[in-house]
Parts: sequence; structure tokens; C-alpha cells
Amino acid sequence: MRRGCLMVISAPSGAGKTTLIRQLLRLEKNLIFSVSHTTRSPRPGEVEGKDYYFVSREEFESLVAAGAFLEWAEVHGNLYGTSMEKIREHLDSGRDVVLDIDVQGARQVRKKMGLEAALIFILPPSWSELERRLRSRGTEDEASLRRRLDAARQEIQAASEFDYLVLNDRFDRALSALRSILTAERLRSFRHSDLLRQWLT
Ligand SMILES: Nc1ncnc2c1ncn2[C@@H]1O[C@H](COP(=O)(O)OP(=O)(O)OP(=O)(O)O)[C@@H](O)[C@H]1O
Ligand SMILES: Nc1nc2c(ncn2[C@@H]2O[C@H](COP(=O)(O)O)[C@@H](O)[C@H]2O)c(=O)[nH]1
Repeated sequence: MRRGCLMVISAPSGAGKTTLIRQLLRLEKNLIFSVSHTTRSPRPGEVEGKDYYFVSREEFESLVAAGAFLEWAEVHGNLYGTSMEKIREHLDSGRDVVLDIDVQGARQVRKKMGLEAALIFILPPSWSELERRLRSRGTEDEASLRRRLDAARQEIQAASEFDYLVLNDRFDRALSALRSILTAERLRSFRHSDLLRQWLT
């Protein structure tokens, strides 16, 4: 059986990765979203177990101590982490998995999983459009908005470490680029060892 693909998507806050991932999940039936743990409070409309597992700092720290996370990081003043167990299960059973994580997390995944993980960075079209999108979402107070825009400068510096860059200017074009990346990743030879075995033995 083909081993699933791991797609890691990072971007500055407000670039549009959550919106793109939601739409990608509607179109790609074999793709599963990895629900992270976070110490951040839920936003209006966010659902426990669907958007995040919302936990206290104490609970998060005990999961870190138990080695439950593939990666974790402090982002914009809150802790976020990706639990290892489910991801392994899905990949082993041939399901593809998408992670919405920050740059620090993406680096940790690359270190642990090497080229098995495809690292994708979403770029906003401009600084002014990034700020406009973040403001128009209406989820951040001024301090949080400033912190996210400041962090964006450093995050964009790391974009060249990623395997793929996707410009989220026109939404439909960015979505189609993500679907093409998934198609390419599904064809990588190491995922098809069964297919190759019959030719090589
Ligand atoms: N191509 C686009 N054109 C215009 N608006 C967009 C586009 N893509 C996303 N948006 C809008 O930009 C806002 C921010 O998008 P989204 O919440 O998906 O960002 P994000 O990268 O996931 O941010 P965060 O890291 O804070 O979760 C949303 O209101 C979304 O509808
Ligand atoms: N390293 C990780 N980063 C994560 C994880 N889940 C989400 N994130 C990133 O945090 C910021 C902020 O997200 P928000 O939902 O509070 O706007 C964003 O960059 C996410 O990609 C995770 O498990 N690990």
C-alpha cells in the first residue's frame, strides 16, 4: 500500500493558509487535517477537536513531557503542538495529512521526517494586503495584530527553507497550486515501494 503524504503548510498570520486548507480538504477526500493542541483561547465559531484541542498550559506541558508531540512551539505568545500518534497511523494506512503550523514547527518536522514531509510556504501578495486580511478577519486586538505582523517579517525570511512557495494572490490559483503539489508528492517513488518491488525482484 502507498504510504500517505505529509504536507506541512506555513505562512505569516493572515496570509490565508487556514482558508486554503479548508477548501483543499473539501476537494481532496483522502486528505486529513492534523488537529493541533493549543493553549490559545477559542475564537468565536472554533470547535474543540475540529479546529484545535484547547488545553491549559499545564496540560500542554505534561504532553510535552510525555513526548506526545512530533513538534511544538510558542507562537504569538501561545503554545501549539502536533500530536505524533494520529499522524503516524494515518500515514501508515495510506491517508495524506496536512499540517497548518508555524516556521519553527516546520523546521522540527523536516529534522525528524526529512524529505518525507513536503514543506510549503504561502506568501501574501504584499504587506498592505496581509494587514488588510488580518484586520478584515476581525479576530485580533491591536496588540495581537501588531505582534503577528512583526512576526511575519521573520517568518518570510525563512521562506527559502521550504520546498514550495505558493503566492496567495488569487485564491483559486493558490488552491490549484496546492492540489498540484499534492499530486506531485503522491507520485514520489519512495511512497510506491510495493509497485517497484515487483520489478526489482
Ligand atoms: N486569496 C485571498 N484573497 C483575499 N482574501 C483572502 C485570500 N485568502 C484568504 N483571504 C482572507 O484573509 C483572511 C485571513 O485568512 P486565514 O484566516 O485563512 O489566514 P491564516 O494564514 O490561516 O492566519 P492564522 O495564521 O492567523 O490562522 C480571511 O478573512 C480570509 O477569508
Ligand atoms: N508549531 C506549530 N504551530 C502551529 C500549530 N498549530 C497552529 N500553529 C501556528 O500558529 C499560528 C497561529 O495560529 P492561530 O490559529 O492562533 O491564528 C499559525 O502560524 C499556525 O500555523 C502547531 O501544532 N504547531
